[in-house]
Amino acid sequence: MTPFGTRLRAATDTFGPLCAGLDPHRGLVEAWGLDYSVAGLERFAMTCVDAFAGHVGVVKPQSAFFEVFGSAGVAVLERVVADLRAAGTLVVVDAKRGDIGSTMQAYADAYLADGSPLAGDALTVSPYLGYGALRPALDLAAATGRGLFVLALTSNPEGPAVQHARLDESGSVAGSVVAGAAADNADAVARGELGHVGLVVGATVGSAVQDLGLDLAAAGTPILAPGFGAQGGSLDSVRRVFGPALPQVLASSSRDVLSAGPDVAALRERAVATAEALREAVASG
Ligand SMILES: O=C(O)c1cc(=O)[nH]c(=O)n1[C@@H]1O[C@H](COP(=O)(O)O)[C@@H](O)[C@H]1O
Repeated sequence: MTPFGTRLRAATDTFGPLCAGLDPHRGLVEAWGLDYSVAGLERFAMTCVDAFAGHVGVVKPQSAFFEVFGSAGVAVLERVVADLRAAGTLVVVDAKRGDIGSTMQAYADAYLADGSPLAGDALTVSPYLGYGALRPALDLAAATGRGLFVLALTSNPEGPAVQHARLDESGSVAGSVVAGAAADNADAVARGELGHVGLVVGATVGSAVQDLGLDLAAAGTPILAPGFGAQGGSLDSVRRVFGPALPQVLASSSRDVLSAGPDVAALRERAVATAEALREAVASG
C-alpha cells in the first residue's frame, strides 16, 4: 500500500484538512431520536458512513463508544471501518493504545495488520509507557502503509502536568515524543513527504508548541489536532497554535459536526463546509 503520509496528503488536498470524528455519545444518539442500544449505535454509525464516505478525506471513529456495547458494538466498528475504506475514505481508529512491547505487538496486529477486521489506515497510540514501547506498532505501520498518531500535547487540561514536564535542561516529555516521531519519519522527510508517524497536538494548547520549543514543521509529522469545535478550538487558534506547521495539520471535530445530524445531507454539508473553512485557514496561514 502507498505510505500513509502520501495517502493522507492526497486526501487532504482533495477534501480539505478535516478529520470528521465519529463519536456516538449517548447524548448525541438520543438527540438523533435513536435508542441508546446496539441498534441505535448501528443506525447512528451507518448514517455517518453515508454522510462522510467519499465526501470527507478522513474519519476517526472513537473505539470507546463502540466498546460500550461489547462484541456487538465492536462488530459495528468493524463495519464502519470496512465501509469507509471501501469508499476510499481514510480511517483513523481512535483507540489510544499503548502497552509494554510484547503486548504492543498484539495491539499492532489487531489494528495495523493487513486483513485484521479492526485495521483502518491509522491508529492513535499513547507513548506514555515510553516512545520505544511503541516499536512493534511503528514498524508494522511502516510495513503495511499505515500510520500512527502518537499523543504529544493532548487537548485536555490534565495533559500539561505530564507532557510539559522537563526531562533535562534541553527538553520536555512532549519534546522527546516529537524527537522520536521525527527520527521515524526521517526517510520520508528527506523525500519531501509526510511521514507515517503523526502526532496528536490539541487545537486548544495555546502557546505550548512555541513555549516548549517544538519544531513540528521539521519533524515532518502529520498532526491530528482535536479540540476544534466543541472543546473551544477555532480557526484562529488552529492558526496560532501551529504556525509554520499548519500545512501538516488535520483538524479533528466530532460533536460540532455530528450535531448537524441525523439528516444525511445536513451532516455532510456541515462536514464539507468545516473542511473548506479549514482549507482556507491553512492557505491564509
Ligand atoms: O486522539 C484524539 O483524537 C484526542 C486527543 C486529544 O488530545 N483530545 C481529544 O479530544 N481527542 C479525541 O478527539 C475527539 C474530540 O471530540 P470533540 O471534542 O467532540 O470534537 C474525541 O474522540 C477525543 O477522544
